[in-house]
Amino acid sequence: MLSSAVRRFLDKWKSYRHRFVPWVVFNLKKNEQSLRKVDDAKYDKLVPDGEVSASLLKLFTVLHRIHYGGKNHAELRPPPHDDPGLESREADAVLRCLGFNIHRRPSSVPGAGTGVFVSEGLVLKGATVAMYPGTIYQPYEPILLQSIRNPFVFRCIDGILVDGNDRGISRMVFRSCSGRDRLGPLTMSDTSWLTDSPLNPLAVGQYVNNCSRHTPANVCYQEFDVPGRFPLELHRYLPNVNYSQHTRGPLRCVVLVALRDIKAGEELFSNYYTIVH
Ligand SMILES: C[S@@+](CC[C@H](N)C(=O)[O-])C[C@H]1O[C@@H](n2cnc3c(N)ncnc32)[C@H](O)[C@@H]1O
Repeated sequence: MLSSAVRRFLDKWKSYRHRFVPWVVFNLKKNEQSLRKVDDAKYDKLVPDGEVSASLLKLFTVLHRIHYGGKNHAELRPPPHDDPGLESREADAVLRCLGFNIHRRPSSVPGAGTGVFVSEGLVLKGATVAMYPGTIYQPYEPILLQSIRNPFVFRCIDGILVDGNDRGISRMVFRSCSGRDRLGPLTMSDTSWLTDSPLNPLAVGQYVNNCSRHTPANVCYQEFDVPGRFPLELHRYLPNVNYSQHTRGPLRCVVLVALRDIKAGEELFSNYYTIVH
């Protein structure tokens, strides 16, 4: 028979629908005050999918114009990285398109490693600020090897996992799945998030750190399934790929949405826990 303490733990565990499993296990007690609580899975989304889709579409169209002159016949070649003006043209275009830029740098929280900061402009409440890149695993798919000592495995509200680690075996898996899933000459996902200069500048959401009492959350995670009408030539900027090529249905992505206006210089903080009652 289960003791009541074990039963209480299991009940509590079942209500954790989101986020980073190892972190939740080791830091639950410390962070209980900063939990995000949602009454039902259907209330988890802050902004409608249509808004997320429109915002990504706008950004990817701008990037496609810079990288490929907007040509619809997609080339296999990635844009030239030896072009000295490319980075500043990208940054200017993203600032004009979204009103902000984000970058990775050492976190303002001692010992927290790298974090993500708004480097220019202003992020408005409800804006799509970042994307969580990585390989998508259905709840029944094996991830054991890739998840050992891996703090980047994100758990979606429906049990789908996203492995956003840019090193080791996770990196190899992403590259291999991305190379596999081409549609003729079209690349269906972006591998440049594995480098220091991602072509899609939003694809750094895996480096956003957890909030605390002193640094409250200013962004939250939101699942986004890529709609069938999303232009094929723009899939090249999606930083996610299915682990299995037999996965049916839309590609799962995860975006981070601003909970309030966020000014240049501020670090992004999310909530690694969400309880769904
Ligand atoms: C998804 S990663 C975030 C990126 C991480 N900062 C890095 O540089 O790799 C999650 C890990 O970041 C660290 N982390 C996140 N939030 C933190 C916080 N508020 N304080 C200390 N460490 C934190 C923990 O090591 C956690 O396992």
